[in-house]
Amino acid sequence: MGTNNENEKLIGVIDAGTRSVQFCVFRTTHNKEITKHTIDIATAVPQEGWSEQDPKEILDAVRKCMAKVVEELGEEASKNIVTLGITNQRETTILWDKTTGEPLHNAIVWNDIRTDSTVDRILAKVPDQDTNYFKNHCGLPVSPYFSAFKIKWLMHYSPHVKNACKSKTCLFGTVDTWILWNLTGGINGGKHYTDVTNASRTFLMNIELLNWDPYLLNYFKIPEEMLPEIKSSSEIYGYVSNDWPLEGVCISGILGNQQSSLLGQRCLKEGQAKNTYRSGCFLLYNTGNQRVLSTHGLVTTVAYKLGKQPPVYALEGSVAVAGTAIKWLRDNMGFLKDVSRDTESLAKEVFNTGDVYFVPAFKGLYAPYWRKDARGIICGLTAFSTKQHIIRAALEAVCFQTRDILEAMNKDCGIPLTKLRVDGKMSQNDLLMQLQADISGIPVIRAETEDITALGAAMAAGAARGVDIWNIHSEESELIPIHTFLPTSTTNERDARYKKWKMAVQRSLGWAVPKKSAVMTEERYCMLASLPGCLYVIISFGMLAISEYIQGVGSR
Ligand SMILES: Nc1ncnc2c1ncn2[C@@H]1O[C@H](COP(=O)(O)OP(=O)(O)O)[C@@H](O)[C@H]1O
Ligand SMILES: O=P(O)(O)OC[C@H](O)CO
Repeated sequence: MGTNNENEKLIGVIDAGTRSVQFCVFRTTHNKEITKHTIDIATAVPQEGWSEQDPKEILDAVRKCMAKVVEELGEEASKNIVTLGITNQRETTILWDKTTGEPLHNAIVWNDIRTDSTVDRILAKVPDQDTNYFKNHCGLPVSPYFSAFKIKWLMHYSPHVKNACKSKTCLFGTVDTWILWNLTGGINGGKHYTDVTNASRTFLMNIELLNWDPYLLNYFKIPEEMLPEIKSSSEIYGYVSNDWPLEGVCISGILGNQQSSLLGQRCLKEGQAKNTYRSGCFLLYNTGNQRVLSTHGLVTTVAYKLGKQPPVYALEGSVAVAGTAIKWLRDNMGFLKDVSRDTESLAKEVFNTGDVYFVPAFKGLYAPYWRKDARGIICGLTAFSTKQHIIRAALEAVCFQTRDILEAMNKDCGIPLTKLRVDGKMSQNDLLMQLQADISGIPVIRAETEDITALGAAMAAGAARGVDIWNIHSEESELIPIHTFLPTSTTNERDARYKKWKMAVQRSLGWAVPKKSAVMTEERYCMLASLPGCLYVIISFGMLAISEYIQGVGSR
């Protein structure tokens, strides 16, 4: 590895995703990284529907990845890294104490649904229980997905957070902020900033003014002093402190990972869109400087803001479960051994799904339905159905969910999308991409550069004022190698199948009824949080047994 030109300027990117953290190094104006190191991050599931990560493990992985890349590049070449970018899983919520630097709780991950009952309580108070009630303020529907609900939960249920709030030492951050604060000095003057793209996912930022919205802060009773300052996506935020590798290098680009891949895909013009297929699936459509407030279940979000230039907005369709369904078929059903090696070959052993439909609403459905009461179903099974049919149906589910979003986008924007740019690990599956073209009826254009997400943050970091080593709008930086998948189905065929998908979705709705035990679960957590491990397990099981007994009696 190493670089050919020892004086060439390089950009490092910390890409902190849900599954892993990686540090990638890019040459300026080149689309391919020259080296990277990746470390997986553990996710704990303390209870059904919950999802937590250790903020210190994330930091530790960042440190190790940076150190490894510096070691591989060699000291001389590493000096060519002139700036750093950060891109991250969004909405994931971390609270820590600014005097000790210690997290006050595990990070609550974006797809955690513990705040279901908090959401219900909020909805019960708004006219017609309208999930879009706050959309004019923040562009988002009421959903456990967004950070404000997670902050609220922590402020209510974590004794450590409560105390830190009382003593005004509690800080909030999404993963970008947590990394930046630590990288720039932590308790010794760390920068407590976030960028507009991450802030736009908290439910607390005013989507027009790009500041913390006083009405929402008051509604959630979240004090502004615990929130980071909102910055653009491309400016110098600070410098790496002396206890990290690459000491003294500036940090000049921050973007949530879906916005970062929009930039990496060069969707810089109004009307361009990309879809990223990973654990979840996220379709972003550039709406230029205009904020389009969706009336069809999409989210209004900031796509990017380059320094002092006006913000660029996007409409987003988020799908909670994409690759996760394949992992579930591997881990829980034992249908396959290796996700990347077996999925495509097994799905290709059958010519179609045999009329099987799989709605993987494991934690409800996100866009465009926003139904947290939906649960997963596999329907249309016959004695003829095999695991191959079900695997293929899981792939098709991703394509149908994408079509749901495309239909909503076409309605909101008025001009149908004529092609779809795609990326993400799951997009390496050729069959999935062909099914996507066939189900949506438009060409699917896959970026053959693996780390498109990190590339976006490299571009933002390199373009920052004072760094000035990447011209985002230059023709030279347009050349991403691509592979195109063209639709082979007729309109009638795809519409008939899509109709069936909609029937399957209908059957998945309303399955999860609010349980008394859901509220008990939160309280049980609060009470048990301070107990030693073994006592926790014994009491936990005891309470579970009692609550199940009570439910059993109730349902007789
Ligand atoms: N060839 C493949 N076919 C189908 N799904 C795949 C394939 N390769 C990876 N996946 C799925 O894609 C996801 C991997 O995404 P990854 O980029 O590691 O990101 P994330 O941080 O979102 O987990 C996993 O859920 C995995 O099941
Ligand atoms: O799971 P990731 O890392 O693809 O990212 C998740 C999204 O940012 C959630 O909004």
